[in-house]
Amino acid sequence: MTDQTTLDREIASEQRHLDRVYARLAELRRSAADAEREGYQLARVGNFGALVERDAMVFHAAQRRHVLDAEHEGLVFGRLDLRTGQVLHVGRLGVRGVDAETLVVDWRAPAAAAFYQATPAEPRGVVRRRTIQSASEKVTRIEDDLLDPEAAPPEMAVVGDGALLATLSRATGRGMRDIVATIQREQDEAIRSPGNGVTIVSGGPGTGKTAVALHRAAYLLYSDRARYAGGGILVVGPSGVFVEYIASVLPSLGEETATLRSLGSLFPGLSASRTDPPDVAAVKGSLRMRRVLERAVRDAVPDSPAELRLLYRGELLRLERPALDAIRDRTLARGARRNEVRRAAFDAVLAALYAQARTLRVGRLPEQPAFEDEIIERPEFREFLKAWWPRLHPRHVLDWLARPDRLRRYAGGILSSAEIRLLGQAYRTLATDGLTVADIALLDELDALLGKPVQRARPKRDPYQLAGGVRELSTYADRQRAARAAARERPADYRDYAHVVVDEAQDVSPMQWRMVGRRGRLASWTVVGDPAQTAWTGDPQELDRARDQALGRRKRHRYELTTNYRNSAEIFAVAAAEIRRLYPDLPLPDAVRSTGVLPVERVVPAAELPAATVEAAEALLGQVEGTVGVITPVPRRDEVAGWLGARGAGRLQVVTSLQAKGMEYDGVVLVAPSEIRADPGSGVRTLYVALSRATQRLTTLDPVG
Ligand SMILES: Nc1ncnc2c1ncn2[C@@H]1O[C@H](COP(=O)(O)OP(=O)(O)OP(=O)(O)O)[C@@H](O)[C@H]1O
Repeated sequence: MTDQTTLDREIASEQRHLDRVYARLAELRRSAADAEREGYQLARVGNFGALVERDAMVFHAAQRRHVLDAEHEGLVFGRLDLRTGQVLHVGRLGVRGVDAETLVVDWRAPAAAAFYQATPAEPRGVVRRRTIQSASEKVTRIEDDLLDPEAAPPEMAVVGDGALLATLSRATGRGMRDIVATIQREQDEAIRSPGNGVTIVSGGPGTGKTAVALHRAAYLLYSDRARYAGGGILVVGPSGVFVEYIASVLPSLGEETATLRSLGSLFPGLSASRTDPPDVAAVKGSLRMRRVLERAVRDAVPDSPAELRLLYRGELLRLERPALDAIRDRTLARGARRNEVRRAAFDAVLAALYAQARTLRVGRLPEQPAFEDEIIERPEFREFLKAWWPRLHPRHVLDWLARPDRLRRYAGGILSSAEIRLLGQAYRTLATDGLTVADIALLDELDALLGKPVQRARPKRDPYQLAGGVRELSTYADRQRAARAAARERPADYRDYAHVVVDEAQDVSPMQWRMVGRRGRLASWTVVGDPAQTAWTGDPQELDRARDQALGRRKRHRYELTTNYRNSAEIFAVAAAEIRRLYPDLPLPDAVRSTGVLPVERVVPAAELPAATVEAAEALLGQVEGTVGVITPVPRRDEVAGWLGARGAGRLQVVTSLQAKGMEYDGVVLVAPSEIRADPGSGVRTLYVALSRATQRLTTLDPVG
């Protein structure tokens, strides 16, 4: 126990430092405004020297503005007292004083690494580590860890009982929080993993994989901004609900340039949130679908003209279906992409017509080029071409799979007849129900197979190039601005990301790995996931193959996280018992926080399930401060949402067991867990995910009868 006087004294001492930091920020704010004004005046002088000087001034002004614009709240959150007697304050950004002395070290700087990595067993020169909480420029709380008692001077105070537990007990908000003040050592090692190659982070539920992935993105942007902000960082998550949940973490760390996408929204202009049942998802996600789609893109367009008939100088020129099919097959030989070879197909038709005209000895037949010019002008010929070889959007070809005869032709000998039946049933309602998440990867594949219509190439714009063509500016501030502009200006189907982060990687199907891989051919990668949570029921080896292909031969750096920070120990015990049914020996993380509150497991008559769900949700809304998630089997979501109506005023969310991936709530009502478990392929693993979403309270409601 720390006595109040010591605590007050220590808080007052930190407050003095905080006051200095914020006073310095206010000063910087004033001088930034002045410098910018002067900078622009210099620019009016217009000679080269003045421009260089302006460059320097605007650089400083913008750099300061960057500091000032970034998260003001909780700016300083840590302090290290080193063996050498030196004191370092760690914060969201680096701040220097008037004499260039360090007031705050950026959390991503090498000097700050000890804040996260020092332990009593390996103190790394740190005697005391202090975590500082503040609100509106006032220190509210401090928590110390004494790491090297022998080196501590007698007057050194140690207060609080650990920042981590204090943080973990806070209520969950709608969005995920950054964990910058309490990153743990094993997490920090993964965050600071080398920028090259592939960093693979695995660990059980709640071990901070998502948090690590996002802080790593912020770390990379800090360590090599030109590369990562310029090329871009893509963060891929499983669902729209999840992407919304994590969207605020990077901005809270002062980083706005990363692109966040769900697997259902990676294809430009389309978006899907509906999920397929696991057996259908296994077919749509299999690499064999590539071969099915290859056949589809070579097929004739439905209802395309059966023949071409043209009256030319009194003779009927005629190409019948077999001739047209032969031209199509020839044009599409050797991997030619349909939308890119339209011109070649048209030329082949014209050549065939000319050959026929010669055979028929058409009178006064001109040379071939003149003949072709004449035919091309004919409206009926143009109509024919449009109908026979239209420019195809991937969606057109996907729709062809909804025709049973076509599906059988494309998939015969590649998929089993049971799989073809499944796919046929799934696509029967494509027109009315719309796309599913798994379809998006198929559309991306079709896009690659069809190719883009040939267009005149436009030269790429260099984001650092000024309007006048001079590559003049290369300061930090300009690069920062240029990177933001580049992020805004990236085309919708941008693919040259410098880094790709894949979260919940265990649920990325082989076909989805191909889609994600296309966006990171030049990238380094961070891949985080937990195989025990996968909903994938297809061939596991195929999955490994597809992932390895997407990640290429880049060097792998592997990290394992072992502590569950989300669930209370009582809740995780229930989830752990579930996964043990399937994997009795699976190493599971330790849940560090015990609340003494046991999960409630209720069995209710089916007819009472709606009332019981409403009652349980209302009870949890009263018991926890933060969010409540109601997790349902996939087919029940809308029904359950109907029972709950508008309850919860923004604190309550109804999600399916698949949408619950990666999510976190203070309280969870899990509806009909046995129905989730009943899926023979991935039921237990999906239920394990659902059971491990709650931080404080869990109620399961199983209907009977
Ligand atoms: N070092 C930490 N300090 C404070 N909170 C932490 C820390 N590490 C993780 N957390 C919190 O624990 C919770 C779980 O983290 P996260 O969602 O990143 O885990 P995960 O491994 O991705 O989980 P899952 O696999 O179950 O989706 C989050 O609320 C996160 O903020």
